[in-house]
Amino acid sequence: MMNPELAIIRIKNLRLRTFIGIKDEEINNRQDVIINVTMHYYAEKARKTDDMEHALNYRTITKAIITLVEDNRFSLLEHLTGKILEIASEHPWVEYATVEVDKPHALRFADSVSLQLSWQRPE
Ligand SMILES: Nc1nc2c(c(=O)[nH]1)N=C([C@H](O)[C@@H](O)COP(=O)(O)OP(=O)(O)OP(=O)(O)O)CN2
Repeated sequence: MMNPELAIIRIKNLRLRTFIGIKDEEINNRQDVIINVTMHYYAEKARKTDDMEHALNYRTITKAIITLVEDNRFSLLEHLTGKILEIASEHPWVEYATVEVDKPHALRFADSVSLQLSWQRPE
């Protein structure tokens, strides 16, 4: 049974533009990416105190992701997703994190293509 104090934070469809890809067009022009992040942490103190001090601040994490994505260039989704996962799993309270990055305009005949990476804190 899942622990009732284990909170799940979901940052949903964070829409940013960055340089991602290996084609000349992708190297020379920003394109849309859609980012979904899920983080698990034990939120009992935050729930009981209603005090931001005891919460895993999703705004802080989101701002760090925005800075990473908008201020850098990436060739592969694997690298971009991995760097975002480093941010999502950095805080010591995070027990589990998963990140999925979509490139909605990457494939001519597909709605989107995405890559997902996950991390679990070692026991
Ligand atoms: N773990 C939690 N983290 C945060 C919570 C929360 O309830 N639990 N709440 C907040 C803020 O209330 C957030 O919901 C709104 O923050 P803000 O409007 O500053 O977010 P923006 O992305 O709109 O920030 P801008 O600077 O206005 O762009 C934060 N964390």
